[in-house]
Amino acid sequence: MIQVMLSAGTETSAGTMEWALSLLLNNPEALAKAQTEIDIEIGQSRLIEEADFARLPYLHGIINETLRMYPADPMLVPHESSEECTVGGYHVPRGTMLLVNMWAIQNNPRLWSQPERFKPERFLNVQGERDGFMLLPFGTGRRGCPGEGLAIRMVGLALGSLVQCFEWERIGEEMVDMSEGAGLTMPKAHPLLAKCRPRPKMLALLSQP
Ligand code: HEM
Repeated sequence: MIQVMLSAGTETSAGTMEWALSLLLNNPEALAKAQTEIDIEIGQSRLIEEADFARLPYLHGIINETLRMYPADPMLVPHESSEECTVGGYHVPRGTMLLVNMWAIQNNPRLWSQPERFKPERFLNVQGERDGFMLLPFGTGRRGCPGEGLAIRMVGLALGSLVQCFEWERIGEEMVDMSEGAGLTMPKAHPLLAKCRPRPKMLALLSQP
């Protein structure tokens, strides 16, 4: 059980953070907006906490948009129909292996405007992540990801703290390479390299013993 949770939960969550930071480095205006939101809602006297998430819709939008563009499990997990059924007009015999291409749904231009563009704002007015089943990076139903709540909190806290405490820059003029490598969890082809330094306004908090 512990082994399953570790193997299903580590690469997926770490990969999502790496894609999110890569997207922010290529979209510095989004990084600035996230920092401003955190500065206004939390300030500099303490680190971001789980209870703050409800007041950080832009940070949540960044995480949703990252999971939309770079889902850590793009084809979900293979499912098998336990009974004969009809889905969307298609007859599915019992015992059929079903694969869901979630990446294709989440990047379909008929469902999303400019799906190739990183726009965390697109989630600001959405009523719930499951709106229309267009965004399902954790799958859904009985065999959906049991770690969803933990993953959103972990990624939110880690990414939020990195954004709150540090200035981030690309290592050169070139954009961060967003190519995908081989692997089940959609890893980056080239690990992210970035420059960071503590934000001057956070030095007092970061220097505390
Ligand atoms: C960003 C992070 C994560 C993503 C994107 C993700 C995504 C997914 C997806 C798409 C599935 C298959 C759902 C389906 O086929 O309907 C899944 C299954 C699963 N996930 Fe996650 N996951 C993440 C983090 C975690 C974490 C942190 C844990 C546990 C600590 C975890 C544990 C599991 C387990 C045990 C399953 C298999 C469930 C089953 O077969 O019934 N995942 N995950």
